[in-house]
Formats: sequence, C-alpha cells, structure tokens
Amino acid sequence: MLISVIGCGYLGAVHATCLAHLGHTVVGIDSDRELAARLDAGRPSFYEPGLESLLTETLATGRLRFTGDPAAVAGSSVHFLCVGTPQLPDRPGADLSALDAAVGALLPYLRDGDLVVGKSTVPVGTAERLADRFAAAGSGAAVAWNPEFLREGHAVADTLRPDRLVYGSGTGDERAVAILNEVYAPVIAAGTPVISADLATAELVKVAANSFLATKISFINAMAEMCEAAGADVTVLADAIGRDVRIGRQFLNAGVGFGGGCLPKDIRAFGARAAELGVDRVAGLLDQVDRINLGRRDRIVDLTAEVCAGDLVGARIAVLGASFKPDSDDVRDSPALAVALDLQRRGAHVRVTDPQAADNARKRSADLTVVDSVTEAADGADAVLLLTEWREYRELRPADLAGLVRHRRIVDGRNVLDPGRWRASGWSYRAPGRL
Ligand SMILES: NC(=O)C1=CN([C@@H]2O[C@H](COP(=O)(O)OP(=O)(O)OC[C@H]3O[C@@H](n4cnc5c(N)ncnc54)[C@H](O)[C@@H]3O)[C@@H](O)[C@H]2O)C=CC1
Ligand SMILES: O=C(O)[C@H]1O[C@H](OP(=O)(O)OP(=O)(O)OC[C@H]2O[C@@H](n3ccc(=O)[nH]c3=O)[C@H](O)[C@@H]2O)[C@H](O)[C@@H](O)[C@@H]1O
Repeated sequence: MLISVIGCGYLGAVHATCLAHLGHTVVGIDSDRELAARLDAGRPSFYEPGLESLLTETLATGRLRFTGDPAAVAGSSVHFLCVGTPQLPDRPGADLSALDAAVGALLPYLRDGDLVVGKSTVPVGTAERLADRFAAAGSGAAVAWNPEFLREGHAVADTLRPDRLVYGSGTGDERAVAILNEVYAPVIAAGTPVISADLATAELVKVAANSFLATKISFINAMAEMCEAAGADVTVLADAIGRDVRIGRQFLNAGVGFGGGCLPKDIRAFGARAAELGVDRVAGLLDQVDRINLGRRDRIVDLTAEVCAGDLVGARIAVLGASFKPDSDDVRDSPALAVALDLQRRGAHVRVTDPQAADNARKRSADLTVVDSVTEAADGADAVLLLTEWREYRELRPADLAGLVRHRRIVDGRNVLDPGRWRASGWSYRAPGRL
C-alpha cells in the first residue's frame, strides 16, 4: 500500500519505519525539514533503541523516504496523522493547532476513497470534528482513529508486536476497518488482537489507558507517603500487592513520579475535556493523580535537604539522570530535570549527567550544568541523587563513588539500589517510601 505518515517525531518516525519494514511504500512528512532530511539520511533526531538500524535497513529497500514537502502525500491512499498534541501554553488541555495545520495541508491532496487515520492522542470528539471538516470541504476521504500505545525505549517492538490494535471508525464504515486490517496484516497474522470501535470510544481508549497507568503510579506514590509516615517499606508493599494477578507488579515503582511527553499532558487534557463535558468526577480524580505526582518532586528535594542536614545553599549535588525514563533521550517534563532546577533555585550547585539525554538537557535549560560522566557529576559532591534508573546507574556500587564525593550521601529517587549495601559502606541512604 502507498502510505503517508504526517509528523515524524517519536511516534511518526517509528511508525513510518515500521510500516515500510512490514512491506508498505511509505513517505514520512515533517514540517521540520531538517528533521525530515536527517531521517531520510538514516539519522533519527532522537535516541530510540533499535530504530537507527531498522531505519537504515528499511531506507535501503527504497520503500521509505522522508521529506518536508507537504505535497508528497499525493499518491498515498492512507494518511496517518502523527503530529504533536502538547499541552496548551496557558492552561490544561490539548493544543490541536499542529493537527489542524496538518489536516489543512493534507486536504488539497485528498482523493475520494482515501483514509485519514489519526494516531495522535486527542480529546474525545476531535475525529468527528475532522470528519465534519472533510465533509464541509467536499472531500470524499474518510476518517478513522487508531491510537498508539508504544512506550519510548521500546517503540520498535511495541509497534511491530503491540498488545492490541484499536480502530475507531465512523458508523458502518467497514471499508476503514478493512483498510487498517490490510495495513497491519503481518502484525495481525502474528496474533495481535484487533478491537474495533466507534471514533469516540477509540479516542477515549487511549486517554483512559494513559490515565490508568498514571493513576497506578500515583497510587503507589501515595502509598509511599503512607509508608514513610508509618515506618513501612513501599518496595516490599509493591512486591506483595503486585503478586495479586488482578493488581500486577508493573507500574508500581514508587519514586520521583512520572514525566515525559505524554502521561502528564494526557491526564491534564483528559481532565479538561471531562470538565467540559460535565464529568467532574473524572476531572477531580485526574487532578489528584497529577497533584500526587508533582508532590513527589518536592519530596525528593526534601530528602536531599534532609541528607544535607537542612542546608542546600552552596551544597554540591550530583544528579544522575536527565531523561524522563531510561533508554530514552526525551527530557519533556522530566522529573529529574525538575528536581535539578528546583535544587538550583534553592542555592545548590547542581551537576546533571545522563548517558543519552545530556544534549537535550543542555538545550532545555541553559542554566543547568550538564556534564558527560558520573565521575564529573559526583566529583566533590555533598549528595548524589539517582533520578533516572539507567542500567549503569542501577548497577553502581558504593565503591564507584566513594573516592569521588565529599560526603557519602545518596538519595535513590527510583528505589533501585540496595539500601543495606550502601549503608554498610558508610553512606546515608534515603529513598521515598522507605526509612
Ligand atoms: N512519544 C510517544 O511515545 C507517543 C506519542 N503519542 C502521541 O503521538 C503524538 C505525537 O507525539 P510525539 O511523536 O511524541 O511528538 P513529537 O513532538 O516528537 O513529534 C511531532 C512531530 O510533528 C511535526 N509536525 C508538527 N506540525 C506538523 C505539520 N503541520 N505537518 C507535519 N509535521 C508536523 C513536528 O515537527 C514533530 O517532528 C502526540 O499526540 C502524542 O501524545 C502516542 C503514543 C506514544
Ligand atoms: O502515550 C504515550 O506516549 C505513551 O505513554 C506511556 O509511555 P512512555 O511515556 O514512553 O513511558 P512509561 O514507560 O509509561 O513511563 C512514563 C513515566 O512513568 C514513570 N514510571 C513508570 C512506571 C512506574 O512504576 N513508575 C514510574 O514512575 C517513568 O519513569 C516515566 O517517567 C505509556 O506507557 C504508553 O503506553 C503510551 O503510548
């Protein structure tokens, strides 16, 4: 099939590459011409394990190309919308301006029978609005919604072997379902279940899934607060409740909380849409989830002050981790950077390091000192903070840092180190949710 993918960031670059890998002829279009040119040369503009090799391999087949030219959609019959839907600058809610611009640029090239498939995460009702827009413009193209559930750091595998495919389509639009089945034929043949729904349900599935994940993390972080108050250990609690298959152990890691380009903005946009529709309970629930989450960043700052005997002014703090999660260079709404900036505002001298996200951290905040190694970050430090659980940080031993730091103090913001081991080596060890 001839397919266009519009918007080639974290989602679109992976989606375009994987569809071409599956055998389709794909053009990826991005309004950022430099980004498109880099992808076309086999160089993704972000770090995602496995993407660069798959991209190089797939470009070589001649079935995949990237361009900044919106006219390149002409000739494709299926158009995936993968542009960003960030938070509005001044309030909770999704900024749909990129989506509307992308649709505006696509409209003149649409032919009757084309299928426009939304993958971006949007407020419920957006697909219907776009369908009305196509109809008003006299276009014979149909709209479907096919939300994406990939995780950064696992994006290629999640795209080729997703837990499920969800299709939303207009009433009685069996053709859209048939086209999507053809697009994903090899994925479906490998056993992926397909759930077909109306447009609104498909849109809601996506934000409900992210809201559930966010709620699960905030639940365990609320339990971490309880554990601290009661002198209990949240990591043991999570292991024990997670053994119940109805609960499950995943997404029960307490710590500095969730960040990234999706969970935070998605729960806020969903809350705002719920409030618009008068569903205040959903808005209220998600507001609490957000508040609990943001409170975790403050808790890490408090723990840092505690290990530094209350005095952050002039303290030298090493922050290990800048990305919002390991195996990604994405620093959007990164809890690690939020904590680093807050400590700096309180007078600490902070040095941040990260195996992949150092450049993005520097771009994000010119005020931060970002260094290239743990050694540089920890040199002379009064406290070390582990805030993104990259494997190399999880595997750190007390002896790796002991000769570098000024004081043996560590805050394990992700609950991934063995407290006994660090304490036995003379370190003050603190972590959220355990004494
Ligand atoms: N990043 C992720 O892991 C996932 C993201 N999503 C959703 O996918 C959407 C995209 O997210 P990301 O890829 O992370 O964002 P991103 O910001 O990395 O990429 C968006 C891309 O769209 C391009 N763009 C903006 N306006 C355009 C236009 N008019 N025409 C062509 N290109 C345009 C931008 O230049 C940028 O490269 C969002 O709605 C997000 O919530 C969904 C699942 C996973
Ligand atoms: O809509 C999206 O963009 C994506 O958002 C999340 O994926 P992602 O943001 O890549 O990362 P996650 O693995 O979900 O982690 C999100 C945040 O939660 C934090 N987290 C995760 C798990 C946990 O137990 N505790 C915890 O604090 C992570 O450190 C990270 O900051 C969802 O997991 C994807 O299914 C979804 O497609």
